[in-house]
Amino acid sequence: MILARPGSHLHFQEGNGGSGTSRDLPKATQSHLLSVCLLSDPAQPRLCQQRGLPAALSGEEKRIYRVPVFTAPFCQALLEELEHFEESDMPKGRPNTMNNYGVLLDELGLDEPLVTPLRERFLQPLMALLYPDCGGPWLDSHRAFVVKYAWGQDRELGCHYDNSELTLNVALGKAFTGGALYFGGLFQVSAPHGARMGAAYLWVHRPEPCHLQAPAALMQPLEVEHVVGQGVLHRGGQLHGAQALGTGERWNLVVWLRASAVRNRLCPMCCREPDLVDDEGFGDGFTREEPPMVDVCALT
Ligand SMILES: O=C(O)CCC(=O)C(=O)O
Ligand SMILES: [Fe+2]
Repeated sequence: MILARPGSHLHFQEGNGGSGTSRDLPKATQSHLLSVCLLSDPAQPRLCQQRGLPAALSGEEKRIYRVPVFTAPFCQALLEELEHFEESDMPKGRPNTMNNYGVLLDELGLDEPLVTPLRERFLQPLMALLYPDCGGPWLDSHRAFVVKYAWGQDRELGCHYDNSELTLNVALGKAFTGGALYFGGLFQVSAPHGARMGAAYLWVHRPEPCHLQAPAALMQPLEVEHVVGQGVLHRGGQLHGAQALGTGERWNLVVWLRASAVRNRLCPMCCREPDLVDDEGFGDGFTREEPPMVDVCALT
């Protein structure tokens, strides 16, 4: 699936469980590839659940899942690449308004070769099955970044919701203690127009992810430990944060997955129909929807 070549070019390589490339992968990853193939088949959802992938981390209401994503050698190679980039004098932006340390995958040049195929070939079928009501079937862009926690840098992350319809968070390493993720309830009240597809979110006007002061929805948080190479899937509106790092360094790849079909109607950050300005790349995941074409000839 994903291979790191010496020389540190990282890319996504499609595998189908029967191709030559999959011979090099550890067994667990091969069976995972097969499972993902099954998950992408809408006729087979029950079979997939019987096979136990991905593992639900919570009861039905939180809908948080764990899923294997990268092999340990790939995580190691990616970490090395991230550190080279960090040490370089290349221009660097912050991953988001909450994290001060980390890397934007776009700036590293890994958005197109790694994250887009990961979204299109791996996450899309899985998310369509797990979150059909939250944009899962319509994911069409992302913002991907690595967050880094270390002593003297960021150590924890306050409770927030993401600027995403759905989120993948993969632990890359290194060795560390603490830093577990915690999840509360869904950030939701009624949407202003009641026209939103999927979950509705709290009515606030904030352009970026919002830190919250100990909301009641966090009374009984679900704690999720990191497992290197494994990803946690959750809805963007699921309140969450990261506990303080104890020792070591923690690096996680976070992919905010976006579905323009959902957010064009109701921005998940401000709960309004968004006012759009043109941007480069994926921007914030919105698209301009052209009015439907009318065939004038057909009217005459
Ligand atoms: O620290 C983490 O792994 C969580 C990061 C996160 O929730 C985010 O960046 O949206
Ligand atoms: Fe987050």
